[in-house]
Amino acid sequence: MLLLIDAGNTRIKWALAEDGAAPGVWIASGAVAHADLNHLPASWAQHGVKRALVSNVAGSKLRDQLQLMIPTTAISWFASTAQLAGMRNAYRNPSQLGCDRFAAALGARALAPRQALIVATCGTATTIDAVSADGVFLGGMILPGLGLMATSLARNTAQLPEVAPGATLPAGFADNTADAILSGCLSAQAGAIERACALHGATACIVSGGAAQYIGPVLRLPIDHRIVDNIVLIGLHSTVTSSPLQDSPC
Ligand SMILES: Nc1ncnc2c1ncn2[C@@H]1O[C@H](COP(=O)(O)OP(=O)(O)O)[C@@H](O)[C@H]1O
Ligand SMILES: CC(C)(COP(=O)(O)O)[C@@H](O)C(=O)NCCC(=O)O
Ligand SMILES: [K+]
Repeated sequence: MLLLIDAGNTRIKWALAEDGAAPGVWIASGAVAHADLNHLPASWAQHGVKRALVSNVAGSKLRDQLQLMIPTTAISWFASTAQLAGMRNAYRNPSQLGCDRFAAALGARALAPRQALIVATCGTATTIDAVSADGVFLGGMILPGLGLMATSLARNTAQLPEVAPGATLPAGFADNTADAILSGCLSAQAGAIERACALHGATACIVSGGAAQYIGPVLRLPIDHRIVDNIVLIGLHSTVTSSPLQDSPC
């Protein structure tokens, strides 16, 4: 059994895959906030985990905690490299690219091969990256995620409240504070994705991450666009099915 982990700055997402399973075909999966990390070992016990592949962008302390919890010593820490699984990484310093972004790009390409792709991962930060039809990771954008945008307004102003991301956005211009904040933050997120798609001449766009459920429905795009759960885990899984596991620090 293979354990896949996407450790982000807000939550740890994981999935368990049987040997030889196609990318995204999992027998179990879940997500926990950092504060609930201790719940993870119980989810993984009794599954006979033989190896683990981990993307971690949340720092060395979390890496050390995960290392102690993962029920195998065969752990591969995924890293961004100049070339992997048919994708070339055009980041100036390939290892500087967040390994979750590289994994998400690989996942998007596995789901939509030979497309000019935009992959947006809407988590703590929102990352919006471009992959060419011939498999070059071109680079992208990093902006505060939806939750961070809303929280920063509430924390740094006297009169603005914290708004719940799940609230329904009314059509047209907002006539009250909560809707105006929601409209502004969602428009910033969706606008950046739409702008990236136009800049790249994208033929497909994949939106993932904890806030995708709010941002995805707001997008106005003339191309194939879809919300995909756990694109980082799909990308990690795709590297195992197409090439041997890499073992290098993230
Ligand atoms: N149940 C949830 N718990 C935490 N964040 C959530 C949840 N549902 C949606 N979100 C939104 O998703 C974001 C976290 O998404 P996630 O993809 O897990 O981020 P990361 O990869 O940075 O850990 C939060 O900032 C918040 O806006
Ligand atoms: C941009 C990120 C913070 C996103 O992290 P997340 O929101 O998924 O927790 C992460 O990919 C990262 O730390 N990247 C390193 C810098 C870069 O990609 O250029
Ligand atoms: K992200």
